[in-house]
This record gives sequence, structure tokens and C-alpha cells, in this order.
Amino acid sequence: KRGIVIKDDWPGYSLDLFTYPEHYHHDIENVYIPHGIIMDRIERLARYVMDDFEDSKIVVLCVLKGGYKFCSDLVEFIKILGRSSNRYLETRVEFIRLKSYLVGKLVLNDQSTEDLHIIGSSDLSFLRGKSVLVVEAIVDTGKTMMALLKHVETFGPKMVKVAGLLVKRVSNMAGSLTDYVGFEIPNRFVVGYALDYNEYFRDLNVTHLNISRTSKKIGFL
Ligand SMILES: O=P(O)(O)OC[C@H]1O[C@H](OP(=O)(O)OP(=O)(O)O)[C@H](O)[C@@H]1O
Ligand SMILES: Oc1ncnc2c1N=NC2
Repeated sequence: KRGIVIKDDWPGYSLDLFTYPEHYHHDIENVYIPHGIIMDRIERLARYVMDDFEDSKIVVLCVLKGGYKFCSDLVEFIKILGRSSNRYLETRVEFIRLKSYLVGKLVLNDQSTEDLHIIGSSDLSFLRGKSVLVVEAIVDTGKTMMALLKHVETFGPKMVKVAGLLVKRVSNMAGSLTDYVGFEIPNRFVVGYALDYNEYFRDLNVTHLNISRTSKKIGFL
């Protein structure tokens, strides 16, 4: 499942076509995926999830921080769709905070797994015997997801599936790691909808994903 494929030459929409605070215009190149399209696609992913999980109750493992918006909207749709059908899927949401290896080799706890820096508790024993849906906003190289899935497996879940809102067309590994894909995007840096650059732009309205024009202007590099 490739999701909605966004081609390399997709220009996005001009910022002027949407409501934006003026100062974003210097750092943000365009509106890459408008909020409405994101939400409609997430609703469809919720349907896939409900069709695939036989259990009446699943554990949703939200990967922070980037995944929190996608996770809350996906869980909401699962609830809404469940109410209007006889298939009600009860969701228990848990969180795991990871720091990508790119940010630095800080080992944030005694976690020994090579690439996975877990902030806070790395204990996922609540997953034992459960049907698990891992929810991540973006899979880029796939390293984070690869390491996370290895870690999750050590706790003996019954079934694990992965929902990724965005999958970059960079490595075929990324595609194989995700069961439900919102959008397959080119290898360009996107922010918004909880995705950040140096903690900036996460709040970029809840509405759009964008491409930053020149990251030099954005962060304190
Ligand atoms: O597929 P990969 O190449 O491993 O990259 C994907 C990871 O990078 C981002 O995390 P980030 O380090 O930005 O942490 P954050 O979500 O807290 O911003 C994103 O949220 C994924 O977890
Ligand atoms: O495009 C991206 N935007 C935000 N965060 C990340 C991205 N790719 N890997 C991590």
C-alpha cells in the first residue's frame, strides 16, 4: 500500500491561497498537503485499521513528538466510524518518546539498543499478548521505525501493525515497514501537523504540511 503518491514535481499550493501568519512566508515555501486532504485520508486509514484488527480492543502506540496529531485524529476517526457501524474497536493509547539518532549521540537512558534513543520509560510490557498499532507521523530512512519494531517485539505482542502518515520515497525499507500509509512523499523536508524543524513549526496551524524553503533561515543552525 503506497498511499496517496505525491510526485517529485508536485509544487504544492501558494501560501497566499490559505490563511497564514505573515512571518511564516519567509521560512515556509508552500502548502504541501492541505489539512482537509490529510483528514480525509486519515479517515480512510481508520477504516483499514478497523477492517484488519479482529480484536475488539487494541493498543495504539503513539510515537512522540511528531506523531501526536496524526494519532489523536486517527483514534478519533476510529471512534466515529465505530459508532456508525457494528464494529466498535476500543483503543488504549500509549506513548513512547524517541529522539532521532541525527540529533546527537546522547544516550538518554541506559537503553542499550543501538539506534533507538528512548526518552523516559522503555518498558512496553503492557503490549504483551496485545494487538498493537504503532502510529508515526513520518518514516524517512526507516531507522527509527526499524529499531522501534525490534524493541516492541521483545515484549511479545500478539500482532503489530504500523500506520505512517508520511512515507518518504527514499528507501524501500520505509515502505515495507508501514502497513497503512497516508501519503508517499518526495525526499523533501516537511513541517507542520506536529512535524517540526528544531521544535519550530509543530504548531504550524493544525492545517498544513509545508516544505521549508531554506532551513538556514529557520533554525539556529
Ligand atoms: O525514518 P527516520 O529517518 O528514522 O526518521 C523518522 C523519525 O524522525 C522524526 O523524529 P524526530 O527526531 O524529529 O523527533 P520528534 O518527532 O520528537 O521531532 C520523526 O518523528 C520520526 O520519528
Ligand atoms: O521531513 C521531515 N520533517 C520533520 N521531521 C523529519 C522529516 N524527515 N525525517 C524527520
